[in-house]
Amino acid sequence: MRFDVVSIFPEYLAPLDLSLIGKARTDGLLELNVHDLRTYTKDRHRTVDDTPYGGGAGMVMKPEPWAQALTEIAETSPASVPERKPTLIVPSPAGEVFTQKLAYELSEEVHLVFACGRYEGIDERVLEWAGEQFTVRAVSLGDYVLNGGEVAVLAMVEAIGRLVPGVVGNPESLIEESHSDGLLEYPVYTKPSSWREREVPEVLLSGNHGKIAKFRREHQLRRTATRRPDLIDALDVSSFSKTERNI
Ligand SMILES: CN1CCCC[C@@H]1Cn1ccc2ccc(-c3n[nH]c(N)c3C#N)cc21
Repeated sequence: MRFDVVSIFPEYLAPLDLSLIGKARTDGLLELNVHDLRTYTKDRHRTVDDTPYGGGAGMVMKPEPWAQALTEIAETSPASVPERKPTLIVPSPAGEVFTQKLAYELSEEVHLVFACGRYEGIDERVLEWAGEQFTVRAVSLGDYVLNGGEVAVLAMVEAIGRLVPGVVGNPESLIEESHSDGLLEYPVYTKPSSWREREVPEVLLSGNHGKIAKFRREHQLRRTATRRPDLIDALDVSSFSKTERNI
């Protein structure tokens, strides 16, 4: 999969050179190109913003640099073929909320492009214009306000990239993690079995895989019911045992 990110702070994306995503890039499983939006300005001050029509505080990102940058990216996109378009993700507090389900959906794409806004946001006409060359989606990291899109892109690229086959060493680890089955993940423990007078649950030392699976499932349900009751309502409980339904 290919990612392209456009930002006025390209150095913000440096953490994607590290760890799992960095290794996947080295191994050729992922491609990541980061573009400085100011490269696409034409004036000597490399201006990317201006005052908002209708008044109000702050500045708005000018449309033309974005059009220049996105056109260049679309022209080299592996997804710019008949019947296909690359997907343009525009991080925004006014977007659809980013979820594990959306991460899986986007991990199937060939080419994802991210437009990192700053200031009060990007001139809305850019998102309308981009619809000719891209499938455009405004996506929010969550219900709080950041100063720009870069932090959201770091999270989204990691969440999506790790789902691409071969990126995570053991694909089984993707199955039991939080949100993969609609539940939060169970508590985990490691050596020593006794630590500051706190013991690892005995069942986990038993070697009885059936009992261990039951323990973990019950703790997933209990943790989800306690911390995220909103997720419980969305579950399909038809596959739950009687015991599980009463947790
Ligand atoms: C503060 N300032 C005036 C109010 C509107 C937002 C603006 C800042 N800002 C500019 C571009 C931009 C992109 C994403 C986000 C963002 N905030 N929260 C999220 N979950 C986000 C995502 N994903 C914030 C952004």
